[in-house]
Amino acid sequence: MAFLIDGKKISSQIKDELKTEIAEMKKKGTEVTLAVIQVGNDPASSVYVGNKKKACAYIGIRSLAYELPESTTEMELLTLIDELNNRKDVNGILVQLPVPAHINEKHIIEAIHPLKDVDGFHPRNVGALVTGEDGFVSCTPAGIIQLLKRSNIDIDGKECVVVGRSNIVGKPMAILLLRENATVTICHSHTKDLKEVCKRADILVAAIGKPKFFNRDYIKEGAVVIDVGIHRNEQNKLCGDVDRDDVMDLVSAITPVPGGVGPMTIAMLMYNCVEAVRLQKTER
Ligand SMILES: NC(=O)C1=CN([C@@H]2O[C@H](COP(=O)(O)OP(=O)(O)OC[C@H]3O[C@@H](n4cnc5c(N)ncnc54)[C@H](OP(=O)(O)O)[C@@H]3O)[C@@H](O)[C@H]2O)C=CC1
Ligand SMILES: Nc1nc(=O)c2c([nH]1)NC[C@@H]1CN(c3ccc(C(=O)N[C@@H](CCC(=O)O)C(=O)O)cc3)C=[N+]21
Ligand SMILES: [Mg+2]
Repeated sequence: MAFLIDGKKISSQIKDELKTEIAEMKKKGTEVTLAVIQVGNDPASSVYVGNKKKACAYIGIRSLAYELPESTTEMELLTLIDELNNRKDVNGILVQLPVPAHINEKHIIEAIHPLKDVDGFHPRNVGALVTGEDGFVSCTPAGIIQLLKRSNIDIDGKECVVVGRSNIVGKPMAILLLRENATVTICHSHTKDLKEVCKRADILVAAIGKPKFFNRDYIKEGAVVIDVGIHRNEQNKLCGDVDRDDVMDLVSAITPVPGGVGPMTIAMLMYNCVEAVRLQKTER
C-alpha cells in the first residue's frame, strides 16, 4: 500500500528550522523582510498570498503586503519594484503570478533585482541553476527535492519523468533532478506515447494543470508520484493532476493534494528569504 508523503509535516519541520535560524539572526540585529505584491484579486492568488503572509508571521519574517488594483499599469508596478529594489530594509520581492493581461510578465520578472528574486524566476537565477552557481531556486521544484530527500527516497540513478515544461515548475524541476544524478525525461503537450514514457518512471512529477489526468495507465508499479497540480471544484474541494484513488494501490509513495507540494512551495519561499540575507551580505 502506498506511502503518503506528508508535505504539511515536512514543510512544518523546515519552517521550524528557519524560525530558529531567524531568531539567531535577530539576536545579531539582522531582520528579514519580504515584500509581496498582488495585482488584482484573483481568489486563488489571494489564498496563496495569505498562506505566504501566515508563514512569514510564524517564522519571524517581516512581510510587507502590496495589494494593488487590477487597473495598475505596468509602469506603476515597475516603479514600485524599483523602489523596493533600492530599499536596504527589503530582502525579498515577490510579484504573485499571473499578473493581469495588460502587464507583461517578462518585464516584471526581469525588473526584480536578481539578489531579491526569492521566486528564482529571473533569468540570472535560472542561469545560475543551470550552471550550478549560487542563486535562488524556484520554490516548487526546490520543495519537491526536499520532500524526496526528507522521505528517504533515493534520486541518484533513477528514471525521472517530468510532465510539464513551464519556467516555474517543469524546467527547473528537470534541472534539479539532473543535479541529483537522475536520468531525466521532460514531457509536454507534443510528447508522443505519453503513457509509455511515464510508465518508465521510478519518479513521476505531474505538472500539467489538468485535473486527475494521470490514472493507472501512466504508472509503473512501485513508482513514486509527485502531484504538482492544484484544482478547485465547484464544492471548493481540491484535487491534483493525478487520479489518486485510481493509482493508490500501484504506487510506492505519492503526494496528496492538498497537503503535498503546495505547503513545500511556501516553506522554500521562506528558505529563499533567509538565503537572500546571506547572498546580499556577500555580493553587495
Ligand atoms: N503546488 C504548487 O506549489 C504549485 C502548483 N502549480 C500547479 O501546477 C500545475 C502546472 O503549473 P504550471 O507549470 O504553471 O503550468 P503551465 O500551464 O505553465 O504549464 C503546463 C505544462 O504542461 C504541459 N501540458 C499541458 N497539457 C498536457 C498534456 N495533456 N500532456 C502533456 N503535457 C501537457 C504544457 O505543455 P506545452 O509546453 O507543450 O504547452 C506545459 O508545458 C497547475 O495545476 C498549477 O496550478 C503551479 C505552481 C506551484
Ligand atoms: N510569483 C509567484 N510565486 C509562486 O510561488 C506562485 C505564484 N506566483 N503563482 C501561483 C503559484 C501557485 N503557488 C502555490 C502556493 C501555495 C500553495 C498552497 O499553499 N497549497 C495548499 C492548499 C492551498 C489552498 O487551500 O488552496 C496545499 O496544497 O495544501 C499552492 C500553490 C505558488 N505560486
Ligand atoms: Mg504558468
